[in-house]
Amino acid sequence: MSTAPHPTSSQPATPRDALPALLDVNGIEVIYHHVILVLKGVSLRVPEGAVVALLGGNGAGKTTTLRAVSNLLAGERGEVTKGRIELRGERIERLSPAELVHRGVVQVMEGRHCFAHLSIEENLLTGAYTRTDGKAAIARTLEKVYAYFPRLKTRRTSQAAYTSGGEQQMCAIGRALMANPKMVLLDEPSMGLAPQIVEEVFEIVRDLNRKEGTTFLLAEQNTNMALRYADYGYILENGRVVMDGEAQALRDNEDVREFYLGMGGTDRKSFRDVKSYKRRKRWLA
Ligand SMILES: Nc1ncnc2c1ncn2[C@@H]1O[C@H](COP(=O)(O)OP(=O)(O)OP(=O)(O)O)[C@@H](O)[C@H]1O
Repeated sequence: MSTAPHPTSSQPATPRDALPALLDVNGIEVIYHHVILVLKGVSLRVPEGAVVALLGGNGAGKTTTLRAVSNLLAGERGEVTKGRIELRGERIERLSPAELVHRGVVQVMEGRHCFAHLSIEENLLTGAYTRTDGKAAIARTLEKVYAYFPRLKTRRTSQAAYTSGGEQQMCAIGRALMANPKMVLLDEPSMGLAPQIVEEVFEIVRDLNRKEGTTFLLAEQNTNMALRYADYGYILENGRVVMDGEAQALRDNEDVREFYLGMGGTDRKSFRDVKSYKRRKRWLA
């Protein structure tokens, strides 16, 4: 976890473009199995210390974008065929996932992926395996993780398989934090969780961001929740960014309200209908 100072809400806001980019994704194209074109020129920018949401429905390309950043595409027979991805100005497309962890980028994959037969604490400790700063430093991080996730401390000796979905999601995030990341790529943290637990998880993300300065890029279908906690959002449709903006502006946007927040537009129930398609075309124009 970074200890970099982080602006508080009492300080005047710095314009987003003036903040240094931690991550810059520029016009990437991703193809699976040499033929399936999934990302068609995605660009996004994550300033240091921000919480940025990647939004969109099923199959929009959110997970693929995160995989491209953390270099986990090869295992899926996917590759970045165009564009560039930079971390603090350094090209990272050819780095291995382990090298990215060393540079402070860790992904929490969709579906949590805890080691079912290990205890919560053993799961957390696996997240520290790349660290070389010694047992005492790792123990301090573990205590910090427990301070953010008191539920995990209570369940530290429980086998992960017998913990709740919410606890497993917390365990997956806690395990990522054990690597002392600068940036966490969080894939669909709300998936399959009760609303109250989703809220609890997002509150912890906000706390980590504010107190530790950890940067988050989170892929989420739960637009309402994500836009309550993110600073900025990108909406993906069919492998393209169709809209981006400050979270508040997106929450107030008529199209986002209608198609992603389920408010208003009574005659148009889905972004798949004809009128929305025209509107999408306008976004893409
Ligand atoms: N390993 C793969 N091989 C081939 N196609 C894939 C692979 N992974 C994803 N895709 C395809 O890429 C597209 C984008 O998928 P992706 O998982 O990135 O979307 P998503 O926005 O994260 O959706 P979801 O919220 O459903 O996970 C989909 O059409 C999907 O079928």
